[in-house]
Amino acid sequence: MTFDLVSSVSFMRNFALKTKKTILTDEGLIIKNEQKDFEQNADGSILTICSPAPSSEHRHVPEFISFKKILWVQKIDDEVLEISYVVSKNHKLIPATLLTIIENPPIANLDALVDRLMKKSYENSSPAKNMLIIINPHGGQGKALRLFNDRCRAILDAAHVNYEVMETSYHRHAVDIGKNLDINKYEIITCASGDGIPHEFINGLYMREDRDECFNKLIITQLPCGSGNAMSISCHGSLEPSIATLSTLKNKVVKTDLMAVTQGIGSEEVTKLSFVSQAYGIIADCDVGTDWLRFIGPSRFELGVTLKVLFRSKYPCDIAIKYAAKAKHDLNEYYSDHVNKNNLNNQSQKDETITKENFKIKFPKLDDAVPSDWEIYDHESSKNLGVFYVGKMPYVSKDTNFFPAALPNDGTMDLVVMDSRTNILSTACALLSVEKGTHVLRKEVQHSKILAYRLVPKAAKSYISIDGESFPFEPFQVEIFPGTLKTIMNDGSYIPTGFSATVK
Ligand SMILES: Nc1ncnc2c1ncn2[C@@H]1O[C@H](COP(=O)(O)OP(=O)(O)OP(=O)(O)O)[C@@H](O)[C@H]1O
Repeated sequence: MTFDLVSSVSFMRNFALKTKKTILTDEGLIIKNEQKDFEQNADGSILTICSPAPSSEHRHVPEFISFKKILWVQKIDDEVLEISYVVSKNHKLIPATLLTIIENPPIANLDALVDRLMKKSYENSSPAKNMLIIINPHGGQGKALRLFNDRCRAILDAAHVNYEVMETSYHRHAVDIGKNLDINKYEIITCASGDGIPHEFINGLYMREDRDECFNKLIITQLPCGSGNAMSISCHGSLEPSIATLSTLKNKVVKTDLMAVTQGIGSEEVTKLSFVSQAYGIIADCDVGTDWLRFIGPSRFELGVTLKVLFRSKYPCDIAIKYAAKAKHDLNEYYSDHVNKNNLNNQSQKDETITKENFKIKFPKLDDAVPSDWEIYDHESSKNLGVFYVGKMPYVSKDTNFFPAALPNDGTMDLVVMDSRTNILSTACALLSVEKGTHVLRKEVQHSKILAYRLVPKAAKSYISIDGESFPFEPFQVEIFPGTLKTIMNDGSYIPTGFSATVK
């Protein structure tokens, strides 16, 4: 018997393109499973027996496709719709396509039905956006480009996103991209990188005269393709680029606070923006101070912290702080008040325009005395400082829920301080509980909400790390630029950190 490939493929194509009957519900489409068949991929190809055996999830149309997973709906003829959606495969999302006739259309007109299905699929955002993807090809130890091409591109294509890709070709290139970008061309800037590229891009925008318009217009988000991806873990709740891509398309835009970090005096004064954290002491030393140990991978950080704690490394400095809630019980009260208030205020916050006023430095310069309502940190403690870490996003890296009480736009930063004189066992217990975020509950850990601070390093030579980047080892002062960064967050807030459960 001869095997007729052409007629077999043609048979398969007809078989594959057979439409499925579906039933529309409030949550999505129930697929009527009359018989098992094959489906069409997002690129238009058909899965056939000639292809390598597809996985069972991919081969079969699911029983239900929720609106959350639908990327695009279009009319094929007077009866049939084509639905593009994502399916999960090995903890990743991949696009797939289905032809369908909806058995219970709420409206007879198919164009109106398409419109309604698209609105349901994009309840919190708008479809087919104009997007700039900035890829650091060196990010994630050189994996960023491949991750973007393999995990994100097909989803963006299936969702009809109009995107342009720009690869960074030198260190700090993203600063120049931000400085020179035609902001009218894009709605979303997506950094397929670590936290370094959004940090640079945001700072490029900040250097412009029209910074208020830039931050008003552009939404900035991250596809986790680097080694430090705090923005994606905290906002999309995932380190998987395909999941972050879906989140970028579907989730709510939230305005979050930026932190303004000033160094230098007089003509040397420079203010830069920070969106994740500032560190001095053990964390900075092990983050940017162990760059030479990069070859041993992410464990360089853990190794560094262990050694510094064992040797009771201390990082003297002078600190002055303007507190919003200093003690743990004040912070808990502040947190629950704010979470309740924020639920009511989300809509009004969304509509507020970012103006030049939002970017105004409010506090005295570094060579001026600190205001009288700032508190000078106890000298004995600041002489023996171990960890000084200030953050705006809860997860600073995978499994590191360092700032579990961080809130996107409460106008404060979260401060965590540890004293090098704390006994080693307590320090080790505190650091071991960072994954769950319960370190902040321990009595030997200071955890406060702050509005501004000044830190003058007194150590002979060490590091200052801002968003994971090394900054000049000199005094710095930080305050908040409230609600200045538009980004995308799951359910309109940071992912749950477990902190609310600890607040009585
Ligand atoms: N083409 C390039 N050549 C050299 N450096 C680059 C290039 N593109 C970007 N960079 C730099 O790479 C650094 C890290 O970027 P990013 O955060 O995206 O990656 P990452 O994998 O998280 O890196 P890291 O582990 O170094 O923090 C930034 O300082 C950026 O300026």
